[in-house]
Amino acid sequence: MIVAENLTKEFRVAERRPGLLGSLATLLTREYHTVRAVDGVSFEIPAGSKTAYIGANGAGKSTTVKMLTGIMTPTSGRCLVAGIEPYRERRRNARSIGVVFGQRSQLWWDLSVPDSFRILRRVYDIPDGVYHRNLALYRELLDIDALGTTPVRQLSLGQRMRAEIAASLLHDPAVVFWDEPTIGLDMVLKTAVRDLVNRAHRELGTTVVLTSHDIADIAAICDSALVVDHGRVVHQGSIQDLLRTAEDRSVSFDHRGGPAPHDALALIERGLPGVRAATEDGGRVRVDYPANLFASRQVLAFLLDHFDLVDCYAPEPDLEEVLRQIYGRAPTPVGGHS
Ligand SMILES: Nc1ncnc2c1ncn2[C@@H]1O[C@H](COP(=O)(O)OP(=O)(O)OP(=O)(O)O)[C@@H](O)[C@H]1O
Repeated sequence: MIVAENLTKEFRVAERRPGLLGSLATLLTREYHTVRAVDGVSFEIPAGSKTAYIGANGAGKSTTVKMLTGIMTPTSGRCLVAGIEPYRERRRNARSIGVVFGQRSQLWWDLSVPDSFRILRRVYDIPDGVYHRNLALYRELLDIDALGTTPVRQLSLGQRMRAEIAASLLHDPAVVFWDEPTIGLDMVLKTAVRDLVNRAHRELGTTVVLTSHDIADIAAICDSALVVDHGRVVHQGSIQDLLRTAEDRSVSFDHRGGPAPHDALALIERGLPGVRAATEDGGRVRVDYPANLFASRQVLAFLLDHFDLVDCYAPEPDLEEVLRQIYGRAPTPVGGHS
């Protein structure tokens, strides 16, 4: 279980003045302002869940993950990962977590990947069986042998990310924090990485906290979501609950006979003021309606009353669109902001 209680992180940032004279003045008279990157967030992530930690650029995700992994100390509030306060017991916490930060490396830059793995094996005291089982898996899914003995600093981004992902799982951690883990990976490797973490979750009960702007990663891996905006939690629940917050719904239908296409659209828009109706290929009609104006059953009842329906399709709301709507709204925090 991961718990955050009123977790806050502030940074003191030096004011910078523009231009050369401004730079000199900055050096002489330092003035500071405070950036509140994480603004009193509270949440609970159950053990064994796969949670997407989502938010717009600058929302405070990486800063939160840095506190959860012990890299940063909160300004106030606290967090616990499996009962440990990470920044107080960094070493103990490190044994039970695996970390991927897209922008930072946990590998040794001058060493090859196999050498880095040998060191990690010692650091984490990984039993032989676990080490060899995991290496076999990385050979199969990540083609890890292809990285050869090249020093990490000379690997391409995608090659390095394969090694970072493998390294984060090598010691069978109870929790993995993955921040943008599929940056630089091609589609085949993205799929392999998703399979790998899903397998760890299925077979070992690994808790997954994924920070990603890649909607496909989120959809393929996560069952729940924690959405932050301006440093605050604005949604916590299942991915399905998140999709239910979509402002718009749509339904498409094929019908027999009835009014001409133009009249059909006018009939719908007149009967259900506020919906938009349009024809699609093959005479199919698409109806888009705001969820706050109409319940789905009202729209379907109207369509059943007025058309001889042959078939009907109601696509799931689009996660990307739902997130766009949340990011565009004024923050309405949930989760105990004080
Ligand atoms: N070391 C730092 N010093 C000053 N400000 C910082 C520091 N680290 C982060 N910030 C600021 O804190 C805010 C949150 O940053 P953070 O990196 O946590 O966001 P994020 O949600 O991970 O963003 P992204 O999706 O772009 O990675 C931003 O306004 C950022 O500029």
